[in-house]
Amino acid sequence: MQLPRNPFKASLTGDTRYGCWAGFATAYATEILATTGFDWLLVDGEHAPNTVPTILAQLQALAPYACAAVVRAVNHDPALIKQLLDIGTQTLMIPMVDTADQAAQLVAATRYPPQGFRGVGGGLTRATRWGEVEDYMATAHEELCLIVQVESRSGVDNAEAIAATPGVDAVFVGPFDLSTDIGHIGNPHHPEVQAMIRHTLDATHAAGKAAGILAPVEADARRYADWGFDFIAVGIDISLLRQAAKATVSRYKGAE
Ligand SMILES: O=C(O)C(=O)C[C@H](O)[C@@H](O)CO
Repeated sequence: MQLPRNPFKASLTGDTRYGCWAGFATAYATEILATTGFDWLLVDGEHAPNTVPTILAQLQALAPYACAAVVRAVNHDPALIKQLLDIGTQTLMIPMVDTADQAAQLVAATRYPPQGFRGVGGGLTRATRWGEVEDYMATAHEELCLIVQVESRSGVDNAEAIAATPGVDAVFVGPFDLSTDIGHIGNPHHPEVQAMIRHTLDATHAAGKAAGILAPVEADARRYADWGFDFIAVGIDISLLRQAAKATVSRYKGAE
């Protein structure tokens, strides 16, 4: 069989792609989200209680739908990256990337020798469809999409070099970590943070790469779309459930 295509990678330039955080760490909830019309979902292995098996189950749940899976790892560990790729992750997001050297190491973790140092799982892995995909090792990188997160002052200072790193497909701004790192705790609206977000967007586009951001507040998402962000997470499933549940209960019991 042919290597599965990565429609998310193919769609990175063009109209803004709208996504949602998937934080319940269950395939059932993620599958429900996949039926709602979002272009992509972030299966969050950084802050949601996910493990490699729960991420695998969510990839399998998403497979039949026209809703792309973006998998976020908890850290830069090449062993974890290897497992996430082996279960069939094609779009991988890595948090807290501060330098071009780190970005280059992450690229290398996703590539087989001699371009990198990814270990060979071969017929053991879902990525190769247990050995059925022709030329997997020679072609896998073509359908892999590596997104690095810029979410610190150092990351913004190095945004040009990070974005320009060969093999980095996109840069995703983490507005909450960025604002907190520079002393405006949890306040992405501070003008200094907004300027850094815009700088990162411009640096990413100057390198010919796509830029994404999390914006659960609608006014922010619309502003970022106007600025030219290519993919925006406009919701967080856990917040959406809480908002809907609180609104429902308050209609009967009054706001508490
Ligand atoms: O810094 C950010 O913003 C992000 O990277 C997203 C958060 O990690 C996400 O968990 C929302 O709280």
